[in-house]
Amino acid sequence: MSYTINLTEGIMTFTIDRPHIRNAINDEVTMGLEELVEKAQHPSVRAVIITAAGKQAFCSGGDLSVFHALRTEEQAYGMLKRMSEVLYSIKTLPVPVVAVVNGAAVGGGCEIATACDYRLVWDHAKCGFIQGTLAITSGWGGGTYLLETLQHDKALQMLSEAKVYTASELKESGWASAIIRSDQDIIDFFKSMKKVHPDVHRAYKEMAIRKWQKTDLKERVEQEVRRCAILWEKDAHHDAVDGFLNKTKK
Ligand SMILES: CC[C@H](C(=O)O)C(=O)SCCNC(=O)CCNC(=O)[C@H](O)C(C)(C)COP(=O)(O)OP(=O)(O)OC[C@H]1O[C@@H](n2cnc3c(N)ncnc32)[C@H](O)[C@@H]1OP(=O)(O)O
Repeated sequence: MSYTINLTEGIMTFTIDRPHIRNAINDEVTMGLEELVEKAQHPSVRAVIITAAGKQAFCSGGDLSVFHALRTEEQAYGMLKRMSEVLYSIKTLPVPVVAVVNGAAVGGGCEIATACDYRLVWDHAKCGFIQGTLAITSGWGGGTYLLETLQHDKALQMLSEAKVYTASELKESGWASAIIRSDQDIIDFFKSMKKVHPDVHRAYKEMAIRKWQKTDLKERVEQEVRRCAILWEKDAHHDAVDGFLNKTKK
């Protein structure tokens, strides 16, 4: 399996398990995230963690060896729409969602982490919205969520520069909730969370979800998906993906 889902002491952990391909997202992982959304509705779940196997990557975005077969706007829209719906469901889970960024989070990987409420970033991890290097925008909702999360100029810079940032830069910009230097740092984060009754955390998530519903977050994500699909069809995108795939074959 390309992922695991575990529940321990009320905390449900989803782990992407494709380290050989830097935990890139394929159809199986997408189905796993859909399964996570369903299982996380159980009342015994007080928080969700999304992380990945290994130390090299949290997630390198869409699996280009698979998704490069998507050539047209319509074909791209289908994949982008499905993942955008998964990430919106993750973002609006009724409990806190924590990305434990165990390594590089780039492209769609950065979008997944940005859909979470908190981002605990290991000090060696580098993250960035590198979609621009492939002549597309974010397309799973991550750009919309970043503009919700960061100060406007920081968000626009992170999206349009299409580069990777160090953990300390990510903490400075406000994207990283905390920098992780040991497993104890993660334990301490959840120890602090557990000092407050789960119902309080649920109540505050309800407040955030109400705000997102009132500000048409879902519709803003849909516009992002459609815009990305338009760019996906263009030669500039396909040429950039071919360049990446040929580079790694050398
Ligand atoms: C809307 C979201 C959008 C989408 O696709 O839907 C995107 O996510 S666009 C962005 C797509 N992702 C990328 O462009 C990232 C590509 N990967 C990298 O930049 C690097 O692999 C990195 C920084 C994640 C890790 O670098 P490192 O040097 O540690 O590893 P390698 O580059 O040598 O990669 C090892 C191995 O994995 C393959 N690989 C890595 N990422 C992907 C990917 N996203 N899709 C397919 N394959 C990937 C890479 O080709 C290497 O394969 P190998 O056969 O071992 O040469």
